[in-house]
Amino acid sequence: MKVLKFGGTSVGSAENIRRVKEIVKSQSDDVIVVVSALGGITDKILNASKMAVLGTEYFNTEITGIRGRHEEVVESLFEGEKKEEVKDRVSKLLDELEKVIQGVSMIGELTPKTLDKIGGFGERLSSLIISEFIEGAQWVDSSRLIKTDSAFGKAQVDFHVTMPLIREKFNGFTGICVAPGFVSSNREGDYTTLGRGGSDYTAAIFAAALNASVLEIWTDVDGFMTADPRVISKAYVIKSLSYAEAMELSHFGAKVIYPPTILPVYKKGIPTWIKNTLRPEAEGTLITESRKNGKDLPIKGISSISNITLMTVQGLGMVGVTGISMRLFGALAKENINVILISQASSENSISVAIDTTKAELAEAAIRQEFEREIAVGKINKVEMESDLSIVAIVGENMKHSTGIAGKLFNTIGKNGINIIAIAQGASELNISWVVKNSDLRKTLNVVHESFFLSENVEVNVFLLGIGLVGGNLLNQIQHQQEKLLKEKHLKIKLVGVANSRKMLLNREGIDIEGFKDKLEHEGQHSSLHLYKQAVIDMNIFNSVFVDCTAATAAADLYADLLNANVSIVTANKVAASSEYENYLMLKKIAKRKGVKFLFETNVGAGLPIINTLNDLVNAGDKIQKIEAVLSGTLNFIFNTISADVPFSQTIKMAKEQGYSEPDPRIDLSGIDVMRKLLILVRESGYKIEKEDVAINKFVPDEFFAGSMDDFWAGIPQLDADFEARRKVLESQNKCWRFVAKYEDGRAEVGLQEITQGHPFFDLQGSNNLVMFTTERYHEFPMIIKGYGAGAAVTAAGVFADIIRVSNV
Ligand SMILES: NC(=O)C1=CN([C@@H]2O[C@H](COP(=O)(O)OP(=O)(O)OC[C@H]3O[C@@H](n4cnc5c(N)ncnc54)[C@H](OP(=O)(O)O)[C@@H]3O)[C@@H](O)[C@H]2O)C=CC1
Ligand SMILES: N[C@@H](CC=O)C(=O)O
Repeated sequence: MKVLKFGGTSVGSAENIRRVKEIVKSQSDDVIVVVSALGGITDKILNASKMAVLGTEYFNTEITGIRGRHEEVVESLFEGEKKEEVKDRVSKLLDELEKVIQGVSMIGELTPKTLDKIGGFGERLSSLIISEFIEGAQWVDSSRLIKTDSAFGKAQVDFHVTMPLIREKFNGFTGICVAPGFVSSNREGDYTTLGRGGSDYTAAIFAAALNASVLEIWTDVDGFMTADPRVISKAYVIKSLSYAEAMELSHFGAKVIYPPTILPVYKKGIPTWIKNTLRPEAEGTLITESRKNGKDLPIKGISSISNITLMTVQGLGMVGVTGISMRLFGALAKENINVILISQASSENSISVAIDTTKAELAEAAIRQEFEREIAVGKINKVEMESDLSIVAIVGENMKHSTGIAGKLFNTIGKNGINIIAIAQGASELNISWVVKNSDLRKTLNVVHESFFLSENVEVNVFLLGIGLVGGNLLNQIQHQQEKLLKEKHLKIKLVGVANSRKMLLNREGIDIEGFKDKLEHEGQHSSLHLYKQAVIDMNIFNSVFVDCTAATAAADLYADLLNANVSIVTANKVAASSEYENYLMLKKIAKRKGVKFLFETNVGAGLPIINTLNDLVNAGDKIQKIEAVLSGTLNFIFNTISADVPFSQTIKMAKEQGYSEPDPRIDLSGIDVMRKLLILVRESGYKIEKEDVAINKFVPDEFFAGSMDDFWAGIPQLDADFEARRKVLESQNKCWRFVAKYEDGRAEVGLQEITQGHPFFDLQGSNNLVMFTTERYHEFPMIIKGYGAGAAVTAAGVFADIIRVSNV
């Protein structure tokens, strides 16, 4: 004997009922088929009743709709005389329903008892239609077999009476039988119901009573998922669960199965399948006694319940006093308030319970009344209610005796800036539950899913600011490399925000990089740095990284807030790392404290691995004694390009066109860019230094930087003749110009130098950079890093590498 249960969607249309028939007919065993009401019908029936009691005539419209849905299904499923016969029986049942609802309207009263009588009509109707549609099937009225107490709305089954009744009814039964789910009756024979979702429970009761070989719950999903797929796109079907795991997951919001369903099948050890009526070929989830976990993962699934309230009762007068908990839970039980989670510190100074928010007021009143005396004398000084919270739970029998699960869990959550408000773990180690704000729920589910399962891929969510030369190149590189990274490194780089100085575009599901400029222009909303920063923080996405590809000081001012919100920073913008030493240090400290990254490798030498190398040297205990470097791609290009044919002013334009210069090339020409870079290198070497400590020997007089950009371009050719005269002399001496940065013994300076042949700087081509680190270990022969030191593509590649570094893959 098998018991199959089909849910509302599975029987929601004529087409689906045909599928149900196919599934039932394909069984080789005798079958009991338990059905829910046609999808949405119970809600409509209850709504009609509520409308009726309120005295609005709208209930007639609802009844007409209910009638129409059933007639339509009958019309499509049956033919000829059979059709008329089924129509007639369905119509009579609907007339009965209509009469009861009209009665409610007339007397203006809707008692729980009446509601239970009305509520079961959907199942009675659907089971009637389906039993007629499956040739040879009998109809059995579950409401006469499942006996309950008189707690209308959510009656408790009296198993002592129910089990023999079912066995007696099915004694010697063969073939197919169709029964309504959800409905039951009390001793007096009045209709009761088993709670919303109760049809699963009906089926489990039948299965247990008859020692069925299997219970199959046919629904509209492929099985239990590792998490809610509407939140976690990477959630997947769990192949097998133990009864306990299924119970925990369903209690904690996984709406695949009605939680009470598990107990009857668990007691009898009946294997229970969750299957998809719309995709019968999908494997589904098998629930059995077995604790074997297919993949041997410690956790099977993540579940959550939102909109809960945490009630905390606190007071020194509670410490060591027996009976406080009993009174607290007793007071809640008296009001029929379900406690979802309990947390008590061993000091016994406070106890927190999570309850449904709709019961919060009632719970507070009950507790204040129960502890009136203790509150009056100050033994209890706080009854605090905190709402807009969610409970998240990880579930898995393999957690038992596995070390490090809680550590990993809370570390991951903390790193993502999610505050844990309360925690509960039973000694069974089957479930760890914790409370977070509703607003942190999505992020919590994502980080936990990613770190424990479950997800094969690590996801990094990029918010880009600045889509000029570097930012634009970066997006192109990501677009071309995305697939390879996913395939080979299991790293998914997702662009979730992009902005320039005017507009921003945000999408937590990801922005297609193709045509991003047009999209930003046409679909983007008006933006400012503040708005963009706030949006990044408010979106509260896990593994977020803010990528700054501007040169704006105001952009660097956002970093502290972003890091504090657990958003990593990757920046090509040199302003922050070369700002006041205290600010630079503070940003590093926040990043460390928050467990996020603050990376700026491209600030010196563009894509060259200079800062990382320096960090490696210092971390390994080396001491930087001297830095000598050519750090400006623009200036090196200028001094390599200037000639009798190409005047000084022309070389500046060329450097800009080639993407070497800063957005404002005066920053390069004034030596400020190189000063910033030297400052950063010295700081990363472990020394405290401020801008004022760096001597700058300028080679372009200050007056050329004073006016507007147009003034600059108009004025700069005045220097061409002088530069050409000096260049000729230099050439005749077999020397060249290099703009050199140097740090030694606490002295830092940048300036133009004449370099003679044989010096490592002499042969430095094009826009190349060269850095020499003289250290305790690299003493006689300094460490040299050399290569392209500017250019959009290499810089973007350096930024890209930093983004990948954030992911730790
Ligand atoms: N080129 C190179 O070789 C290297 C460059 N860098 C650094 O990379 C950064 C970017 O340079 P590059 O790509 O050449 O610059 P671009 O001028 O080409 O692009 C700058 C981008 O930043 C945006 N932007 C500017 N100001 C703001 C603001 N206040 N708010 C929001 N967005 C703003 C611009 O938007 P809009 O168009 O709307 O103004 C534009 O999209 C600079 O900090 C530079 O120092 C670092 C190493 C090497
Ligand atoms: N403008 C800079 C770009 C890299 O930082 C340079 O020319 O080096």
